[in-house]
Amino acid sequence: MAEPAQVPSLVYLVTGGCGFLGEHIVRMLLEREPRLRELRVFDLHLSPWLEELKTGPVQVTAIQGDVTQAHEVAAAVAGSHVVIHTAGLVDVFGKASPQTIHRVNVQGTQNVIEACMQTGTQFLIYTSSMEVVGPNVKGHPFYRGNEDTPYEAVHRHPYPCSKALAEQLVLEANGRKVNGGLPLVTCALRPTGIYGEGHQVMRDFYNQGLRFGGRLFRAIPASVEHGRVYVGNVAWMHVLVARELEQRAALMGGQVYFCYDKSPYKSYEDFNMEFLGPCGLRLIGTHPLLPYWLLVLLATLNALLQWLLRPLVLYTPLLNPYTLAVANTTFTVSTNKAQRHFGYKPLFSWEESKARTIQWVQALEGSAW
Ligand SMILES: NC(=O)c1ccc[n+]([C@@H]2O[C@H](COP(=O)([O-])OP(=O)(O)OC[C@H]3O[C@@H](n4cnc5c(N)ncnc54)[C@H](O)[C@@H]3O)[C@@H](O)[C@H]2O)c1
Ligand SMILES: C[C@@H](CO)CCC[C@@H](C)[C@H]1CC[C@H]2[C@@H]3[C@H](O)C=C4C[C@@H](O)CC[C@]4(C)[C@H]3CC[C@]12C
Repeated sequence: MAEPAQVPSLVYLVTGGCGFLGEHIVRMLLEREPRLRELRVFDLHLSPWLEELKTGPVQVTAIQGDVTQAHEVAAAVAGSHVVIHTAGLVDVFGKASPQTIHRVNVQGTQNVIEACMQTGTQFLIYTSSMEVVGPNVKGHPFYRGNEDTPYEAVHRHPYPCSKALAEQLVLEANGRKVNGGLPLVTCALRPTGIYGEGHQVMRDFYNQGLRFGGRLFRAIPASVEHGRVYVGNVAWMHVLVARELEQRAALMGGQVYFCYDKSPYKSYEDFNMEFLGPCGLRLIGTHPLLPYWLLVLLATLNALLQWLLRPLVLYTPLLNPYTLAVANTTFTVSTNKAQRHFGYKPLFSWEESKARTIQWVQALEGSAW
């Protein structure tokens, strides 16, 4: 990659750039990467807001494409200095088949790696996930763990399996020669549960609360901690890694980094209420209102219904055996590896992250505000 030049000269590609995280990465790059000459946004579904970004000094190139199509990926990658690969199927609700999840998340990532090798792009940042680690199928808690904490990562669900395989491909590709003979430098970022403006699951919880007269009913013990991270800080970490990866290739190449900030450790439901409470919703119950065995039965019935209804309609409730198990297993990280390796510090405080998310929820359609 060219030396930091006075004149903007770099070309970045963001796959999945129209998604929840992708949009924040795209906007953050335009705001905070002065070396950018061109920003390519590659996505299966291009968003209308891209048009408003084309009026700035950086050339924003919208590319409608599919990461499962190697030739489309290669065309998008050719000539780029950095690829941020965040495209993927984030599906734990049974919307896509296991085969489709694998095809997009694993084969799609392989296509991105091969495109970098073929076209000579040296720097690849992959958006991995906490789920590469856990929670595992045995429900073992991961309490304030870090990148080196021993943990038995055992997965059966297609989504975490696909993220683990894709991350492994990316890390193994580090150091391979790209076209032109220089080494490929890769690293993987592992966000925990991301929240913030545009988070569809938060929107689903809010709508569920509105349907029940402003009430949500506790299903998860308050003692089960889930690590969450604000989308703006995840985007910032991607921008920082992309900036530092060349200068610190020996240290950062082939590494994984959890994404973290000062968001408090709380149960998934209690954390959501930090935003939904100020927007008029109430969480009923200080303890789960239903016994766990009944929740398991309801989740299983949801899975059965999904299977029975599939020929007619896609039934994808929040509650299924996998989401119940994940929600009921403590998974929190406590690390400073990103700070030690490339000087990461959260760009947004907890207070700012909370205020921005509340403001977004309040602006949602049908908001109680
Ligand atoms: N949301 C979270 O809590 C979270 C946490 C950790 C990691 N991640 C990871 O972050 C990344 C982005 O997640 P998100 O929450 O923004 O999801 P998202 O669904 O909002 O965004 C994914 C984007 O990828 C695009 N995409 C999907 N299939 C594609 C294909 N075949 N070709 C090209 N583009 C395709 C989608 O159109 C979408 O714009 C994913 O890789 C996900 O695994 C998300
Ligand atoms: C029992 C239910 C009724 O209250 C609660 C269901 C909550 C679940 C829908 C969510 C609990 C944990 C979430 C996951 C976690 O935040 C991390 C993830 C990793 C990321 O890569 C993708 C999203 C997710 C799997 C996220 C999905 C939603 C939960 C399972």
